[in-house]
Amino acid sequence: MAELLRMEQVWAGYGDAIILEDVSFTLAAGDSLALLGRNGMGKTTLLATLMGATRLRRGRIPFEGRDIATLPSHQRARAGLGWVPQERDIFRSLTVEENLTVVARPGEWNLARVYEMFPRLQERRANMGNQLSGGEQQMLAMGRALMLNPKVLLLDEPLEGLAPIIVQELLHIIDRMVRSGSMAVVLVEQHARQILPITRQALVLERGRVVHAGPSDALLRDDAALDAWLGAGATSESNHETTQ
Ligand SMILES: Nc1ncnc2c1ncn2[C@@H]1O[C@H](COP(=O)(O)OP(=O)(O)OP(=O)(O)O)[C@@H](O)[C@H]1O
Repeated sequence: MAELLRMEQVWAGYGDAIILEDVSFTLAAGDSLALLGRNGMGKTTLLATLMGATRLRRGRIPFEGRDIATLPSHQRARAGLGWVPQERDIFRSLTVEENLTVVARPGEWNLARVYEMFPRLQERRANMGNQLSGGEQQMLAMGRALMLNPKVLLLDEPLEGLAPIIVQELLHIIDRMVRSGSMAVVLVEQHARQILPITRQALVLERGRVVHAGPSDALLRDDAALDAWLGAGATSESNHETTQ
């Protein structure tokens, strides 16, 4: 597979604090990566560093052969990095459809395809952002990112706080997105067992360092490794809080 994005010996953090230490990984076009680790281990910081929202101390981030490590966030977005942050930042005073169309960029993902992927959004097309359930907000945040037609989609804990039935629906959708091969996906999650089956490779962070990198299917079968690095959360199937 052709390389699309790489982190090369990256050290980064906030202010004087260094959170990521010597992090490297490679992502091919259409590839999928599960980014795993317990609370506070640096997963969000890694996504933020890809987007240019942290202080980079050392390292390179080649994207399609060009080092983007010093580019401002908006230029990285324009170059093809799409970020769906944990806070699901949707426009609450716009309708679902306006939320989607306001960010649209040309490409294979358009309104029809997003609605086909998320039938619930089509049903709610005239609802305002602030009238959506948590699961629908997450779908809208993902739909918006798709409308940007990114080359890499960064999803930060998209399953967090959602009812088990919505988690299953979203996992199915993410699986379809990954299989479509139209973009590479980096998926941050604490509940490893739910996303290892739908990703190709996995990276485990512990205190800002990579402690494991390898194929997702092998890690899924390795209970001892999952226990050691991810603890109880990794082995339970449905310990998401339900706020629906
Ligand atoms: N804006 C910030 N300023 C300073 N420190 C931060 C900031 N954001 C995160 N940190 C610190 O960086 C470390 C890693 O946090 P990060 O959010 O990347 O972890 P995480 O693995 O994504 O955890 P979670 O699953 O809780 O989101 C933590 O010690 C956290 O306190």
